[in-house]
Amino acid sequence: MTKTITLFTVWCRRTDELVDGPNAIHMSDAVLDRWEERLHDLFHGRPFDMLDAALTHTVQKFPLDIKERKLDLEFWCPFRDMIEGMRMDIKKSRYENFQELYLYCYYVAGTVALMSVPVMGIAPESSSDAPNIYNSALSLGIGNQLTNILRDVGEDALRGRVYLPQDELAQFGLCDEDVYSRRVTDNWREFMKGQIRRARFYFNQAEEGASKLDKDSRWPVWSSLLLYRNILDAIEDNDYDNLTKRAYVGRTKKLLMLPVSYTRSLSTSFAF
Ligand SMILES: CC(C)=CCC/C(C)=C/CC/C(C)=C/CC/C(C)=C/COP(=O)(O)OP(=O)(O)O
Repeated sequence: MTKTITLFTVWCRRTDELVDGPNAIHMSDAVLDRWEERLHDLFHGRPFDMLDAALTHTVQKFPLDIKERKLDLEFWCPFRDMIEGMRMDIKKSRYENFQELYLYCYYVAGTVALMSVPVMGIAPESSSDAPNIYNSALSLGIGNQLTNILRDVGEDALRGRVYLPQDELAQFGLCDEDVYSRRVTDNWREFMKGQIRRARFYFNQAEEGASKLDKDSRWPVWSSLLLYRNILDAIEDNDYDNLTKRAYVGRTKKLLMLPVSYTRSLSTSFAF
């Protein structure tokens, strides 16, 4: 499983490579069209390179729902949706409200969660709970991405990007200029408290599902859940200064968290 997840992650990380890597290609619709074409080919057993071949192997080896997943009566393909997220990132640098931001988070992180569940596996005694487990996974992806956004507000602003709901900023008398000015005011702190509360809500929703995965998958998932949740604590510890400081979880804290996540991973949850 570790090997598959690694290859998988490498395939997904290609997005970072395209934009930021040493051989960065200017991200354009044409590049993404080609990527989508390759996805179609590899799904049909015609991979273009080694990484694509690894993914062809993965989608053939794991249950069909790794390619397509039924959510809210619609079929979604997380791989194609991830590419859609990259398209969104080209076109958009502002999000009017949380609904728009949620969709972005689904595209770039929720998709990874949906792809991961069939690889990680669901515990046999929880198989009838699959839809709820997928929803929990989605929540973990959303919680992770929201946390990432909150941690990186200052960095993103330097690149002209504000991944925060504009209407909620306005409710606290804030706008883009306040983000660019990098001044942490009381209004900013109050605004941030609400954003952190929301991210924690998604982590809480993820907990049930994490305990219903296959036994071997629970520890890594619990570890990532607790680690990312700790980033939110670190933002609070920085007195909500995510404009000039990067919230960071130290190595000791990370190590101390491992036995905690191990203990959490031992408990099985039987009800949603
Ligand atoms: C809870 C259940 C039932 C299953 C688990 C399902 C999983 C594995 C969910 C996690 C999905 C995931 C890994 C989403 C992406 C998270 C994310 C925001 C990664 C950050 O990527 P970068 O932006 O490269 O981060 P850094 O800047 O920290 O490197």
